Amino acid sequence: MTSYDSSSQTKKRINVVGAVLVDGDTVLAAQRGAAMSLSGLWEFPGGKIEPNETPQQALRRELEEELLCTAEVGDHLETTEYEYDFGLVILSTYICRLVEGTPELTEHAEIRWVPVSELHSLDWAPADIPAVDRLVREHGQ
Ligand SMILES: Nc1nc2c([nH]c(=O)n2[C@H]2C[C@H](O)[C@@H](COP(=O)(O)OP(=O)(O)OP(=O)(O)O)O2)c(=O)[nH]1
Repeated sequence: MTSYDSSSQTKKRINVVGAVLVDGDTVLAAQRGAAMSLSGLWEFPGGKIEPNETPQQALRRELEEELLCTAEVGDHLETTEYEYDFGLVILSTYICRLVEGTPELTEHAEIRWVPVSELHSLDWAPADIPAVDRLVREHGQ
């Protein structure tokens, strides 16, 4: 019988999209709630891509569900992979802008507009760090 170890080759692959919602020089950060995995860590709102969805469709759906608002999805920022104990998260982030509504708290512990230059003050989910680093490097002056 073949046995499998827990290396990234055998881990569940989880395709996730995150919205870098921009308003002026601030970005919306969301803190994961107590009932969520990675509880207490900060992330970009979004979630898992469902079968037959494009990343853009998944992002618009997640923002409607999670923040009760409508956004337009713009440029791709980063795609990063991070191996958590529950699986390999492949996170793609996109620059987004609100077109209707104001983000409302539903399932997160907190949402906050944060100046790009202060993004490093939050405790981000590990998969998000490359995107955060890039935002601060390119837009945090
Ligand atoms: N939405 C989102 N998820 C992220 C980010 N960074 C990161 O590691 N993740 C992880 C957390 C989750 O394991 C997964 C996204 O799933 P999800 O947003 O649908 O979370 P969920 O509450 O349904 O997940 P779960 O607690 O049921 O495992 O990707 C991020 O910036 N945004």
